[in-house]
Amino acid sequence: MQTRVSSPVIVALDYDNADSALAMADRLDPQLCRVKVGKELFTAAGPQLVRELVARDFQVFLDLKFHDIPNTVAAAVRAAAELGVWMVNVHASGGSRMMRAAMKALEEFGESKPLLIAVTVLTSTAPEELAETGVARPLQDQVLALAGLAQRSGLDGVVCSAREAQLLRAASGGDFALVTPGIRPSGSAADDQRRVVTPEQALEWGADYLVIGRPITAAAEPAVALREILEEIA
Ligand SMILES: O=c1ccn([C@@H]2O[C@H](COP(=O)(O)O)[C@@H](O)[C@H]2O)c(=O)[nH]1
Repeated sequence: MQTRVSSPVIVALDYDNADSALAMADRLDPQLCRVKVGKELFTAAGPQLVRELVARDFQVFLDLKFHDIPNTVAAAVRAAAELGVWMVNVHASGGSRMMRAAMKALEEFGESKPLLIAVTVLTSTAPEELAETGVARPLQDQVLALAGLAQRSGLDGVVCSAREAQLLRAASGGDFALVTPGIRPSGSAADDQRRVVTPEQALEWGADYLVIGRPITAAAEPAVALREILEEIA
């Protein structure tokens, strides 16, 4: 049985090796945050690293953003569930048949099934950049449409910017998780993010979870940076 975590913060462990990721995890308290394993770390360190984080009592968000044919995505989320992760994701633009297949694959895990969420529009995408991907409508409309598709496909929530949280909360109701990267405490560099929001504002607008990487992991004292964020939002 894993520790219950009341904190909304998910720390992104974006490292190119297991030792660095585990060293950072050891500076964090699994009761004060969850952790996220993304494409860089998973490609470098593989499933064993995920198992080690789970064994350290962390709830793990496996952020591999699957986007493939339904059979492949269903098998991939099943493999993620077997690792004991708390949350896993796909791209909503993969479509409803793909998302439904992924949900179905998780049925066999019953109560211990991970949350399955879908990426809408990446937080690194600026509104003016969306058109170059072939999407002509405004960014908020695209986020709303993809979130609606994910919800109708039975998913547990979406990844979006907190800038869209109010709109999505109104459209989706309360029981749909809004997971928001692109979080920047005031005064922090935006880096490659384009739709950033402060932790406090994100929660006020209806975000459920705050994905935070560099503002914590690149801080001189990551545990202090996390604590300051938690105090700001308390
Ligand atoms: O739309 C998205 C989806 C995922 N991410 C991931 O979140 C973290 C953010 O890290 P920061 O250092 O706080 O920018 C990173 O792992 C991304 O891959 C996202 O930023 N936006």
